[in-house]
Amino acid sequence: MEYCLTTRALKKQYGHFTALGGLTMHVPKGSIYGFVGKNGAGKTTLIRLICGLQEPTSGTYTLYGRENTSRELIKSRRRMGAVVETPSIYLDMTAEDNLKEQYRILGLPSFKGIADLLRLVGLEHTGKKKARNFSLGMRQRLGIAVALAGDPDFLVLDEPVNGLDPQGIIEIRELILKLNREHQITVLISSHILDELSRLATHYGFIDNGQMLKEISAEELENAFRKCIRLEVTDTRILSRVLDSMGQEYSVLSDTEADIYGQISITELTMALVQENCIIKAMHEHDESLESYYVSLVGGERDE
Ligand SMILES: Nc1ncnc2c1ncn2[C@@H]1O[C@H](COP(=O)(O)OP(=O)(O)OP(=O)(O)O)[C@@H](O)[C@H]1O
Repeated sequence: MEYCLTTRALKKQYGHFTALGGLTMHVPKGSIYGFVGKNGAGKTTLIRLICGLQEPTSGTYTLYGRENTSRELIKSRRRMGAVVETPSIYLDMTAEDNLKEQYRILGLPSFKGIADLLRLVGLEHTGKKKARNFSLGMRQRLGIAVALAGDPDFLVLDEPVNGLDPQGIIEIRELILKLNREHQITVLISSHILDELSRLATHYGFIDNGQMLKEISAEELENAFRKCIRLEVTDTRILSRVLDSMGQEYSVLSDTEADIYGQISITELTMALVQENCIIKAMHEHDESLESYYVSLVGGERDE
């Protein structure tokens, strides 16, 4: 697999405090990588390091094939845009003027592309309105537009939907999906809003106390936590026999409990079990989600 970012044993100390304790991560090209962790886990620290806002204490990272110690790293950084903490926008300027300013900062030869960028983030009708009078969602989208100036193919967003209302969240979600699917931009999103991430992410990295606990693709997560029917019966040995004869996939949890995967005719199963003197005592759909996976990794307490 090709990666646009990898980190190896990346460490960041603030005095005696270890914010990142040797983090290793892999962001595949083309992915939407959900970087998950509770407050203080070290997400923003990692983002600050890869954006070059701070230097690691030790360890390395590689951006588009160039290690952080390379003199040419700047070339890889040009392929990257980021919104770290709050969007870097001028509140006393219009959306268009903010983008013009960013184009100047990047030394881009013309303002060509600004109208397209404004349209892409849904701010083409904001005219003379200053960013100061934008909603939080509009400011966030303008921040993303500023990060997209220079046409990056890797976008880093630190908690992009924090504080947004439901409409604002949907707009950012649709924008991220569009950037990824139609413009082939790899997106790294840090967040602790798991429900929202699960609608976007193709890959996850779970961080806690400055350590990567697990990296997993959305597909692997889905397979690990498939929907199933959990049955409680009088005897799972009989249930196993019946399910085997039906060619059904299942896993036995105890003498009385089992999970059944895939489509199943409940009537057929019930009738077969009755014939074998096995009674169904309870049955319910069991759905493991990103949230339960996270809790199983990190432990009970969440810090919202
Ligand atoms: N400049 C700094 N000096 C000292 N400690 C810091 C500094 N920056 C961050 N920290 C500490 O490092 C830890 C990780 O912070 P970081 O901002 O990376 O967390 P986070 O996962 O992004 O959390 P949040 O969701 O709250 O932003 C925190 O305990 C924080 O207090």
